[in-house]
Amino acid sequence: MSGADGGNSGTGGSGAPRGQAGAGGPRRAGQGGSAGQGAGNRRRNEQGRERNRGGERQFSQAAPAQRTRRADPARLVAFEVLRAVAADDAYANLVLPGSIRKHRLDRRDAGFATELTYGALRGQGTYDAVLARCVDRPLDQLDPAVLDALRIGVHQILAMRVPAHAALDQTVGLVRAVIGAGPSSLVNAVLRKVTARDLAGWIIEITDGMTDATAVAALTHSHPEWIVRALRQALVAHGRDAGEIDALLAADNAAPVVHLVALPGLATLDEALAEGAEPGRLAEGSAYYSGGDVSRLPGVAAGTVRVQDTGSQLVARALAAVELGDRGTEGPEHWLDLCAGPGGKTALLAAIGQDAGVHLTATEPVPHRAQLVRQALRPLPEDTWTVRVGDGRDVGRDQPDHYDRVLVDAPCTGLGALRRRPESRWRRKPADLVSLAPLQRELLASALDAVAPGGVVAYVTCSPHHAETDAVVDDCLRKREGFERIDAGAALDAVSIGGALDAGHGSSAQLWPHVHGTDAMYLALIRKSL
Ligand SMILES: C[S@@+](CC[C@H](N)C(=O)[O-])C[C@H]1O[C@@H](n2cnc3c(N)ncnc32)[C@H](O)[C@@H]1O
Repeated sequence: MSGADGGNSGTGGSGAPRGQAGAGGPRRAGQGGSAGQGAGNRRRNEQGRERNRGGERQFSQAAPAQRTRRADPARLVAFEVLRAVAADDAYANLVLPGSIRKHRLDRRDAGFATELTYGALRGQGTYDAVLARCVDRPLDQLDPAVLDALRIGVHQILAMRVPAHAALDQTVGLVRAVIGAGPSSLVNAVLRKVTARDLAGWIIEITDGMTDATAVAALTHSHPEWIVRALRQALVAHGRDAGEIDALLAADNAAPVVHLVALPGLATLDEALAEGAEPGRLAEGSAYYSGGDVSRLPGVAAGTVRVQDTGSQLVARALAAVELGDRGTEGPEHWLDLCAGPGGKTALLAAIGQDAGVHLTATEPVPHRAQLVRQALRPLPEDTWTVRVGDGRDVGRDQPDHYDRVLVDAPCTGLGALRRRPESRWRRKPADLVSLAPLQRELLASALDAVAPGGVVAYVTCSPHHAETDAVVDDCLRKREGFERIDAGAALDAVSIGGALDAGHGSSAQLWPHVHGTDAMYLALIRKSL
């Protein structure tokens, strides 16, 4: 687990004498637990973390049935989201904002709920191994709701600066309020066992005697073993050292900073910077923001300042800037975004191209995602773009040799963006690579047909996996003549601040979370010469 999730300080307590938390008999609802409600809330810092006030670890001496009966709203939000993810296949980042609104969390509690939710989801692999040592039966025999509550408790105890007694009392209170008194005793007993070690101690315990490095890395950094193996192979395939795997896995567990982009010609970042954003270090017109609710920033509501990973910004800028071959015409360029939804790169491309009179066409087969693309393009003049609901695989046949620059941001496993999609690592399966492979090849083939002579296709994935990156490009080009690969590493350097990303390998380029602080975006650039 990454230190960015906050290390457990290993101590806890409010500074009050041992046993005081439970003194005075049962608390009434609303009277407040020893932390987390009332005074506990006020101890949360700007990131929503509860501060440990030092002193020795203390637990309430009251029986669970006598303790907090109300669920702390921030923990309730985390629990609701984990339940929706597990029971309804929901996406945490889509459910969380609504749950925060429903429970009217203030900024600090929203930060706490976000860290708790994402941390418990990311850390699930490690936490379940810890829980397996503390529960007297296989975890799959537990009520799934109880297991989710336990994960929430473990994340607070092992990876947040929540005093152990507060984590325990509040998690037991949550279980009592939303599941029942019976399970709350079990949760109390299990979480007490968890407090016996800190995270480092537990990792030594759960990996003790293991000799397989992949299995150890998987448990230590909470990833499925097949993903550890795939990412290690991807590092090597893209010219890096396999020994970087621990740093890469740790980067997946760090709470990612929000990256912003100001659409060129439509906004600047001045006001965001005045609100505490920091200038981006890699891409022009970018910034990093860790001040909470991004929708409060000027420009975000208007859609002229957008949340977008720097890696996505760089690949879009590289396609827009790369030199074309002989087009045989001087007129304005036509650009195509073949897989556009929800429209992040579409908006940036359209904004970059507007001064030069570029017309951008965006294709997306899923109607509600096409609608998101239209929304993303709304700040731009309507005569500069067209959104089509349709299958990108048809465009090459319908409009051969037509577009000057084509982006294929292909549907992929997203193995390069695990830090932003906390549940995704547990959902993805190796079979996804197999099922996506034909679509990726057909979309790139369509783009190669649709690009005009002299024009350039960018093939992009938010995955570094060889099967959906170089293997796709190599397969498609093997069957064709009249195309050349352009040095994608140099093209990224040309649009980056400092110009020394060191992302190139062969003619393709690969960005990495642990090296560049971006999602692991892959870029290949292919020019049509005939
Ligand atoms: C990786 S996402 C694109 C992200 C987008 N470029 C952005 O920056 O916001 C891939 C998109 O491809 C779409 N897609 C899936 N099948 C497609 C097809 N046959 N033709 C075109 N797009 C497709 C998906 O619906 C999804 O919206």
